[in-house]
Amino acid sequence: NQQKRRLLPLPPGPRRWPIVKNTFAVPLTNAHVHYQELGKKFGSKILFLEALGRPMLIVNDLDMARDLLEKRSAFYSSRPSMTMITDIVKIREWFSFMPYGDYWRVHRRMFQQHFSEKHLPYIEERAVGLIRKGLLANLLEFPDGVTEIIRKCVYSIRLEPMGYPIQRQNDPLVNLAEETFGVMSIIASPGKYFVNIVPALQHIPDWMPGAGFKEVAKEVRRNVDKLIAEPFEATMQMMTDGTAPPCFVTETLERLKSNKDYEVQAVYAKQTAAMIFGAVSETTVTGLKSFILAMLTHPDAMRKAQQELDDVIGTDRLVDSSDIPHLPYLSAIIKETLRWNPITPMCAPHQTTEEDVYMGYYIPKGCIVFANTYAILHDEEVFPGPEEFQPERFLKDGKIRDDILDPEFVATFGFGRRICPGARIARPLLYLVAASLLHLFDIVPALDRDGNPIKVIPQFKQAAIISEPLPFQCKMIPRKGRDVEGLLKGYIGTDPI
Ligand code: HEM
Repeated sequence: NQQKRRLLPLPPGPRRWPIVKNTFAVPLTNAHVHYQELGKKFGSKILFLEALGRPMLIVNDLDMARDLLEKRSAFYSSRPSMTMITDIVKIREWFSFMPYGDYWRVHRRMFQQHFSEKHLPYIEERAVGLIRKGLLANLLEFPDGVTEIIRKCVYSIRLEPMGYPIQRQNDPLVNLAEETFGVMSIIASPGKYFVNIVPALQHIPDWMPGAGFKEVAKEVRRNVDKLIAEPFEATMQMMTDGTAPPCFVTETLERLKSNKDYEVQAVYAKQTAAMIFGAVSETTVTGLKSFILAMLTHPDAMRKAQQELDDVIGTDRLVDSSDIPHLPYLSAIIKETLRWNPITPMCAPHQTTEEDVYMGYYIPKGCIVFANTYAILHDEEVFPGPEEFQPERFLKDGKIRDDILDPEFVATFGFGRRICPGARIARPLLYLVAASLLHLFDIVPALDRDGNPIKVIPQFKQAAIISEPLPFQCKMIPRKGRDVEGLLKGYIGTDPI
């Protein structure tokens, strides 16, 4: 049977070149667009490539991605090693990079227990507080710095599971987290370091030209160790002193305390806590940056959302999480933002742990599988004019359509057993930040030296992992007809958030 399988053809894809073995079939940037076009060229939504001996499957279609990554998730749920991250910086503590198996499972379960439906209202309530103090109040003071302030606020929200008190501005740990995870998302991209494409380079001596990546790796490792240890130890100390607020760490350790293997579980809890605030903050920040860019360049959509917010909330109180279900136009904007610029356009790589046969094609064991989220959410047949930002495509008679693919729940957060376990918190966070911003502020163009508005054309970094808007300038102006300072009065100050 096995022999018969191996005689089957591989899925369509570029011809293999005997010497370079398709090294150059793997583009360093904009891979999602490249593979969408390659799919059209081969007339196939599933493509097979081999780059330096690593088999790779690209899936440009939603149903196929579900068939493989969901229905066959028992053997499509591992992760490949990513040389710089897993072998050189040696990040083995975070389950997002772990191969499929029990070690991954125990970490993921711990994470999911905290982000369960039961805890969600508490997490949202804390997020509302952090948004008011860390985002809205800071914007009053620094109207030009919205993207930076958002980044700091999101990082603060991520540190929250530690129960760690966060300074409103310049918190040293938030700064360190921001710097370290920013660098990590760069070093994980194939394009930045050649060693990600030619893993054998990791063995070159430190003194050799081109070995600079090793220094970067050492620095990242030092910072990661600090980020894992410091907030956790601070929380443990607060627990001893009886001053720790309820948080992931206290709640998990409390639940585990009668376990026989408590010591081991406590190490897992420490690693999982660092995972929560760490690895994925850039995704949420990027989603919010895309939202701001979309509002800046589509003022009509912004005004409609503001009108809806005024109708539902009025002008004399702040946005609350209970308002969110009553904002269909804002919901359409969030969905369109996630579709317009998919945050992780190639999802995250899965890896097969068994060989398989799909649609008559042979899929080898150890094959790296990329679901092309961009191709799925930019499919012209489902979303005509896919490059246009059109929230209305999700609406019918003022309500959200239920007959169209919903990027909030499909593809954006991945597939199967590896699907983003943070989506439950990421979604309300996007809504709460977006609604809070538009309710109080107009997002308008910044002015140049001569006082003319700076025109912004939406463009995105040609990244391989996260698709981030290119830097742009804008200004947040308190909206007319409401006392923004008065509404935020109780949240302005210098105490930790
Ligand atoms: C808009 C924001 C976010 C987006 C677009 C996003 C997207 C993704 C995607 C595409 C994956 C890979 C899924 C797969 O392999 O099929 C992933 C994994 C993951 N995400 Fe998110 N994510 C976001 C926010 C978050 C947040 C806020 C958290 C934590 C609180 C989080 C935690 C994780 C973890 C731990 C994994 C690894 C799961 C595993 O390997 O088992 N994410 N995310």
